[in-house]
Amino acid sequence: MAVVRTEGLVKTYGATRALDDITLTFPDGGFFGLLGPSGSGKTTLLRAIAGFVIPDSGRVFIDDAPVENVPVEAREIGMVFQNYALFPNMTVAGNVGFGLEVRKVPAAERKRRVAEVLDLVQLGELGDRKPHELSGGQRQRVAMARAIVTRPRVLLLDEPLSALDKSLRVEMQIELKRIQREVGITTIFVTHDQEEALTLSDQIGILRDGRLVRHGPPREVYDNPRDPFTAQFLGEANLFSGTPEPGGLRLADGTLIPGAPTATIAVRAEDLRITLDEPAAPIRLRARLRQRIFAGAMGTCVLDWRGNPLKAIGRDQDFAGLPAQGDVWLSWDSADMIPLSEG
Ligand SMILES: Nc1ncnc2c1ncn2[C@@H]1O[C@H](COP(=O)(O)OP(=O)(O)OP(=O)(O)O)[C@@H](O)[C@H]1O
Repeated sequence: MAVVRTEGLVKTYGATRALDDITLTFPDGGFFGLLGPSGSGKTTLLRAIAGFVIPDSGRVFIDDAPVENVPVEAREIGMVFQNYALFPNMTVAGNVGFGLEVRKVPAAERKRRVAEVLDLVQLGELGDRKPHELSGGQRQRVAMARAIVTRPRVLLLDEPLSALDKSLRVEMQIELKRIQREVGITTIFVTHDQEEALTLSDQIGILRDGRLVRHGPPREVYDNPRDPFTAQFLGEANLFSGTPEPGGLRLADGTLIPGAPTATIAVRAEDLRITLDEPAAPIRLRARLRQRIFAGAMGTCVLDWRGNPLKAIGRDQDFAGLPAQGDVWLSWDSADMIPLSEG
C-alpha cells in the first residue's frame, strides 16, 4: 500500500495541454476513480504515474519519495489496461506467474503465489487453460491476477472493463471491488462510465481539458457539484439561469423561482415532477413534453423549456397519464435546487 501524490503535473503535446497543473493525492489503500470526457487527460495522468509519460514539469511521489528517477519496472506498480494482452501460448498460470519468473522468484514460491492469486480471482480451477479457452470476464480476471501477483504498491486500471458486455461488466465491477478490498491496494481507476466510477470509488476526480475540476467522495461531488460542468457531467442535471431578485430567481420568460439560492441552479432529472394539471407547488414551469422513452425499470421524459432541452427520469408509473407529447407542468421542491457557482 502507498500514497500516490502528484504536484503541479503538466504535459503538453504541441498546443494540447494533456495535463494542466494536476495536484492530487490518491489515498493509501483507497479506490480512486478518474472521470472525464474523451481527451481530458485521464490516460495521460495514469501513464505519468506509471512512468510511461515524462511530464514537462511537476512531480509524482509514491509514499513521499519522488519517482522521476525510478524506471517504470522499479516503481512497483501493477497495471491493467483496456487491451490487456495475455501471452496466447502460455497457460493461465504461466501468464500470471511470468512477472514472478522475471523477478527470479523461486519456483516453489512462484507456484504458491500463483495459486493464491488465482483463488482470489476465482480462477483456481483454470490454471492450465490457454487464454483462448476463456471467456472475456475470465481473461479480465487473469489480467487482474497478473497485475497483483507481484504485490505492487499501486494498481493502475485503465478502462479494464470496457470490452465486456453490460451484465458481465456489472458482475466484474463487484468482483473488482471485492478483490481491491481484500488486497487493500491503492488503486487508481480510469473510466468514462460515471455509474461505474460512482459504484466503485471511495473518491472520484473529474478532469476537463487536462485540469482537475473537482475531487472528493462520490456522494459529496454528486450532491454538491458546485459548477455547471460537474453537475451535467455527473448524472443528469437541468440548469436554470436568471436574475436574482429579493423574491427569488427571475427567469427569462418572467417566471419567478422562489427560494433559488444562486443565479444558476441545477435540478436533477430524478427530482423534476411532470403533471398535466397545474400543480399547487410554489415552483412550477410550463414546458413541452417531446418524447417519452421506456427503458425498463426507469424511463426518461425529454422536455423543452423555451428552447432549452430538459430531462426527467422516473419510474414508468410516475409518468403514467402523460401523453406521448404535449404541454405539461414541471415542478420541484425547493430543497432539490442545487446552487451553482457560474452561469
Ligand atoms: N502521444 C500523444 N501525442 C499527441 N497527443 C497526445 C498523445 N497522448 C495524448 N494526447 C492528447 O492529449 C489529450 C489527453 O489525452 P488522454 O488520452 O490522456 O485523454 P483521455 O481522457 O484518456 O481520453 P479517452 O477517454 O478518449 O481515452 C488528448 O487531446 C490527446 O489527443
